[in-house]
Amino acid sequence: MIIGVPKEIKVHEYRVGMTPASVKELTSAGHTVYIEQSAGEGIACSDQEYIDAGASILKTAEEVFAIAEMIVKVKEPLAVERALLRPDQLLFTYLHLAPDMAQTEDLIKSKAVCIAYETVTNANGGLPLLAPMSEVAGRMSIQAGAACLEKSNGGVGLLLGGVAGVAPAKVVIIGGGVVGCNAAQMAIGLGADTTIVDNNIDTLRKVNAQFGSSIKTAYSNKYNLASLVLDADLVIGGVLIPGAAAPKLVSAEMIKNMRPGSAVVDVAIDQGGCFATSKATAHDQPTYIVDDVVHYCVANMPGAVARTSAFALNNATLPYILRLANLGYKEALLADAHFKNGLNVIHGKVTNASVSESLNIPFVCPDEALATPYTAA
Ligand SMILES: NC(=O)C1=CN([C@@H]2O[C@H](COP(=O)(O)OP(=O)(O)OC[C@H]3O[C@@H](n4cnc5c(N)ncnc54)[C@H](O)[C@@H]3O)[C@@H](O)[C@H]2O)C=CC1
Ligand SMILES: CC(=O)C(=O)O
Ligand SMILES: [Mg+2]
Repeated sequence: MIIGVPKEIKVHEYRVGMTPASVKELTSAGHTVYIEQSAGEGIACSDQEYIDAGASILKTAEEVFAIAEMIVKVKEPLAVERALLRPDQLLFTYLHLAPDMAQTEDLIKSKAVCIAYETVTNANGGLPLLAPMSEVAGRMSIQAGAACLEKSNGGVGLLLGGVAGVAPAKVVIIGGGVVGCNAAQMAIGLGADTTIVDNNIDTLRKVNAQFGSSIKTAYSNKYNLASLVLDADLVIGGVLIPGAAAPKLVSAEMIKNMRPGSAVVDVAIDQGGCFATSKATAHDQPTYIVDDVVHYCVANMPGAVARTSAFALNNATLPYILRLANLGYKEALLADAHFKNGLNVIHGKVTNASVSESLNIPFVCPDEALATPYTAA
């Protein structure tokens, strides 16, 4: 198969879809890989390293999209990239379609085959291609939140861990999954007073077993959320209903009633965010203030630690990229129901039930869509 990796163009997005090590695996298996010039610059991998791994370098994204049968990326394609997609071309990347009508409409129009990392599942009920970036973003959320609490950034002027004789800050983490547990690990490590809130009791049991007496847990309901958020210095939003828009668990009223100078970090912003006052920001201007509460809502947090993130992402995505390249998308997806859950849009049809419901677009069963041979209209 011919595989193309364009340079990411989202603001301050430095990750890249494939590392030289991944390229080497694909070229060793007989595939052809084209990399856009300097695509690996942001993770300190030179064009020469890609060439040594067997790739060829192309000057522009247009050339990469034109030649490749499969495009491997990190972030959702922006409008200029969507315009380059061809019917039946395979796109493998994060998409986060539920809160994004414009992107979904363009992908439908493109008639491309669009597989989203974040909706691929595994037998343990996990999201294997989201997990590595959730680990990174969860850990970063505490660094970001700590900075938001600093005076010069609009915060009240609190050190998360306090010092002898001064109480630590109160951190409330909504969602006890991968983001939540990684955030908790950092918050506890810094000495913060840390609580995880989740609506799954088994998840709360696991959190309890993992962190013992260094964490408090609470069941997620309106009553508990209202009292915990009001008393928090820093709230991390890390909830997920796979594929769907994030539930707005914290209302504008609750934000208004928080103490001035407190902070919220909405990691779930890529699915639309779980605070009513959230709007997506980028790394060049990551925060804004609503009712004296500092908001950090960067939708591609791992992009800031691009080298760690690109390597972690490739560790997870490479086996799937290889299967798509070796078998073609039809056989690869039909052979694995969990991989098939990644299929969001194919030949103009939406095949993810949550995306279809969130955007009110008709749903087509993936098996039916895959069984229909593609013919150019
Ligand atoms: N902004 C960024 O750069 C990044 C954002 N993310 C996003 O972070 C979010 C969380 O991802 P993961 O931790 O991997 O998901 P996960 O599936 O591991 O955890 C989500 C947790 O939310 C809980 N949850 C669902 N509804 C809830 C409710 N009403 N109240 C409390 N808890 C609830 C679930 O029970 C689950 O434990 C996702 O939207 C993901 O896309 C992930 C990586 C990077
Ligand atoms: C998960 C995601 O959206 C990211 O890593 O940017
Ligand atoms: Mg207030």
